[in-house]
Amino acid sequence: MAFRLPSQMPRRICASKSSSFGLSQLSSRARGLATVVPPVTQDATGSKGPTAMVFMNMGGPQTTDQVGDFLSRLFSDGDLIPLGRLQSYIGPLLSKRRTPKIQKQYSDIGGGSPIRKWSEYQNEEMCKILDKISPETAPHKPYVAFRYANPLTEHMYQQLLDDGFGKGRGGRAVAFTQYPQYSCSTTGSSLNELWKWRHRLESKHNGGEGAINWSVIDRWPVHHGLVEAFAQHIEAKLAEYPEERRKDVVLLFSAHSLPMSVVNRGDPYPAEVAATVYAVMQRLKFSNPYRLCWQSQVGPSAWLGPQTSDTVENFIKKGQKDLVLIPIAFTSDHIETLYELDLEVIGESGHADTVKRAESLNGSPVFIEALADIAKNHLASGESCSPQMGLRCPACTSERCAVTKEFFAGKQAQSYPGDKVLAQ
Ligand SMILES: C=CC1=C(C)c2cc3[nH]c(cc4nc(cc5[nH]c(cc1n2)c(C)c5CCC(=O)O)C(CCC(=O)O)=C4C)c(C)c3C=C
Ligand code: FES
Ligand SMILES: [Fe+2]
Repeated sequence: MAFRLPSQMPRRICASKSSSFGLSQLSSRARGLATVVPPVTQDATGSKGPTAMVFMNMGGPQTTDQVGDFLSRLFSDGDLIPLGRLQSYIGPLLSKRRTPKIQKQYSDIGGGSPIRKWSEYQNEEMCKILDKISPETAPHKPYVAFRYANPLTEHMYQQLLDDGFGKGRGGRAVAFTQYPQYSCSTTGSSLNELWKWRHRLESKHNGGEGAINWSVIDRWPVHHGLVEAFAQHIEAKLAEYPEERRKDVVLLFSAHSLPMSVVNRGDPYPAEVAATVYAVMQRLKFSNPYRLCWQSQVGPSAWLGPQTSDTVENFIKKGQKDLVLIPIAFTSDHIETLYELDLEVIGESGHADTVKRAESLNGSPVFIEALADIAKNHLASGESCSPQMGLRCPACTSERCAVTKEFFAGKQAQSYPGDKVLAQ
């Protein structure tokens, strides 16, 4: 398939076009583009809202009873774990085998993942700030769309339609990824899922067009507010060490790893994670020595290293026992922080008094202000997504990625591939 360079793509949302033309006056190509144009009708206060702010993330089981369903959806996701045509057979087998182990881990961290609680809180608080700093797009309504747990993407989409965002000329919705760094296995998968449900619930019944005007915040790895929030949590943790040892504490940034097959496909995530780390270190004026390591690898294939657990072990063997772990690719707590880092890596290090972890961003007001700033800038920019969104990984062969990226990068898929591609 011919690929158009991002610079050639009509990424910019052009409000004046849709205000001076009726939709029927636009060419079919431009009608496609109109799916990412925000509605321009203003109320008496000058607001173009309401605007739906949709937080996308993977989600997690809220109780141990939900672990089976969570893993079953996760292992069925060909964007995360590609098993080809055997996906629907092998996926459930793998998830079933893994369920008891993971149930035990969730049980050990209090019975479930706190990701839903934090996502709903962060979004509600962000929307309150946005109503003040972006009155022209108010009111902002918070929605959460998880990939593998409730509220699932399809439930969120149905809720948007029930709330009237699909009526008439449609309302504006922003898909805001809660992964600061873009990976095709995380944000890419969530966007593919969003595109699928848009097709099934909206555009399939409407000649390929949906009324909801979507735009995407697809990555924000070096936003100054994100960097500031991380830096403050690191400084708070460093302050717990005696002053004479503080500057020699090693900062260990830890991110979820990727299989090497995904890295070699050209996934943007490793570079974006490294960018966040460097920006945080710049903000800290390189006060301490640091390394980036990678955690949570699953299965026997090769994954990006060094592994966080090995790194801690090796530093301790070398006599470096003052270590601060910083989860740099998650914005709230879940088993990777509460179980793997706290209970396994730190708990089993034999030095739980000197190996510590920086708090996750969770309810940090600085972080929530950052989310609002990112959203405000996006809403004001007229961009439907970042310039990076249109570019597929050099070794990508997924038709799902092709149609999703074409749609969200501002050029709606000309011919709808329909359920064949969606079922891939
Ligand atoms: C930036 C975050 C994440 C990336 C990148 C990522 C890639 C990735 N993950 C798997 C497989 C699994 N991940 C699992 C849990 C899990 N993963 C992330 C984040 C990223 N994953 C989080 C936050 C969680 C925990 C959710 C929670 O507790 O709320 C699991 C399930 C747990 C387990 O069985 O160990 C699997 C499996 C792959 C294969 C992958 C890259 C391709
Ligand atoms: S895997 Fe990266 S664009 Fe398809
Ligand atoms: Fe994962």
